[in-house]
Amino acid sequence: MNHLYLKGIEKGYYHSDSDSFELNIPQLTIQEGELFALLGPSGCGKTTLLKVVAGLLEPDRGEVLLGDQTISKIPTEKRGLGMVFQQALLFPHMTVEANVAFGLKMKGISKGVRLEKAKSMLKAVGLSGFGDRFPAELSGGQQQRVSLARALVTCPQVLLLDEPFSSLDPELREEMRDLLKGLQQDYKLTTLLVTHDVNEAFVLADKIGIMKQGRIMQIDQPQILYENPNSPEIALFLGARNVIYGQLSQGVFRTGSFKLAVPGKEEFYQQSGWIVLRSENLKLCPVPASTEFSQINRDLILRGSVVKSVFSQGSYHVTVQIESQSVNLSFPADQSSKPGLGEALELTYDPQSLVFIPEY
Ligand SMILES: Nc1ncnc2c1ncn2[C@@H]1O[C@H](COP(=O)(O)OP(=O)(O)OP(=O)(O)O)[C@@H](O)[C@H]1O
Repeated sequence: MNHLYLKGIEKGYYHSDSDSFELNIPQLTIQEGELFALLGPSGCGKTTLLKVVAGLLEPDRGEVLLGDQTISKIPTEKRGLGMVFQQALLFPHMTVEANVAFGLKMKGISKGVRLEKAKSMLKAVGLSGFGDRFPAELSGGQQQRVSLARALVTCPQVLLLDEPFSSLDPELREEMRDLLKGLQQDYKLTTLLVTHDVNEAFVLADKIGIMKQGRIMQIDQPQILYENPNSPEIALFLGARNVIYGQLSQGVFRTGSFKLAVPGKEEFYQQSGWIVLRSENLKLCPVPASTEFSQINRDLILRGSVVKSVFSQGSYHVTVQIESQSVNLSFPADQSSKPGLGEALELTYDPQSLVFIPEY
């Protein structure tokens, strides 16, 4: 069993200007073969936690276990880890092949075997024929492939990735994500990825932990997390654009003069909280819904006027003022002409897609 288990990890940085930071992870399990993404904004403590796992930083308290064995006192190079960082950090004076084979050399593996393994790993990352080059003769994306090959060639028990593709351009980033996901699944590698990129976490991870100010706020599979954020901050961080505070009572959500039917949530009585109305779940009613689209439940129609209308990447992004509340939605530009400022719109939504986060 090679699951990674963190128990009672605490690490503090205390500054005289009172801008201190405390990492506090009571427990965290990353299952064998799972890709776990720690996702959070800059400064929330992702790298600090990764360094603790790597043995690059000693925690004030707590233990890191691999399977049933504590590895807290084992030095980094003996922990059986593969690591890939934002920068490739290759040895500039060594060839690509020698860079990849370096970890095997440290393990005392014979030259013939290590060169053979390095060649085959370079092939796995799509760099056959590049072994004799030096790092400076490679593009940034190719250098990151080499660092991935170098991390994998020693058959690590755990792979640690710190924003590995953030310095690459978007197209290359996608290519590298596919490569990583394929290799991680082929080798069934227990993997901890830290990233601030929501899309990256959702594309790659089996499970995501959302971090804020040194703590993990929610852990779930990507879709469950997206559909059930447990706080308004998480809903906003994951891209929801309408997170509205108000009161839910007997199936109706109210804030100011804005009213929203929330069928199926009649159990709440005068409960304060946040409704998450995702912009992609709001739709335009094609013609006055009240007349021609009587099949649409009239309770699910919202009427308002356009206060902002922008075209970007094939879609219109529109803000509609509905009573006291402004609401954002996006829809493909080929569905309608661009809504003009002041134009009256009728919108509808799928009540199943609404999320209510009670305030306790
Ligand atoms: N060696 C250090 N000494 C003092 N404070 C530190 C040290 N390293 C990190 N910090 C502080 O700890 C907090 C967490 O830093 P960390 O690098 O873990 O965050 P992060 O989530 O990885 O951020 P980013 O995404 O920007 O890399 C920050 O407030 C940072 O300023």
